[in-house]
Amino acid sequence: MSDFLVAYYPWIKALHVISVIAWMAGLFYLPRLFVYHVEQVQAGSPTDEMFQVMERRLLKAIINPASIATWVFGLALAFTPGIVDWTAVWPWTKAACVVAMTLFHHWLGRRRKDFAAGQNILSGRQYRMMNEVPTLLMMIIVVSVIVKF
Ligand code: HEM
Repeated sequence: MSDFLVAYYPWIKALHVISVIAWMAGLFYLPRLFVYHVEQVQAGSPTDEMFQVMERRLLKAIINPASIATWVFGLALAFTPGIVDWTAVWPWTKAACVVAMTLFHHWLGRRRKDFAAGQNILSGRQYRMMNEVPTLLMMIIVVSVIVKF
């Protein structure tokens, strides 16, 4: 198994970064959809239905599979011998931010269900603020994994 991980390390890293891009794209876009949904759309209207379909598809077809792929390829990299120096700080800042990113993902999933049930209680301004969370986490993760402090 270790031999396989070492031999395919560049390919696994490429697949990891591709999955990361898809996951991040979805996590940036879904709160944006929520902002328009809450500010521009009349509850129960055909546009409301359309937003619900867009939000469900974005989550189920892009965000959920991309997150699973990111985790699978990321853990494969973490188990590749000689790749991660666990005595350094960066693997731990990255791990903390990745866990926070995953919690944010599940928080968005719960808010999507609120919209689907007609029970959203957050404002457009609150969704705009939450939109900054994945940006901040992504910046810390990229600096951790590239600068490797
Ligand atoms: C979900 C759990 C994740 C795990 C277990 C994980 C783990 C890893 C590991 C072990 C590496 C290899 C580091 C190296 O080759 O030196 C890596 C590379 C990378 N990760 Fe992740 N990662 C995860 C999520 C993320 C996320 C969410 C992002 C961005 C927001 C990200 C961005 C990157 C990038 C850009 C690289 C390539 C760095 C380089 O050029 O060497 N990862 N990841």
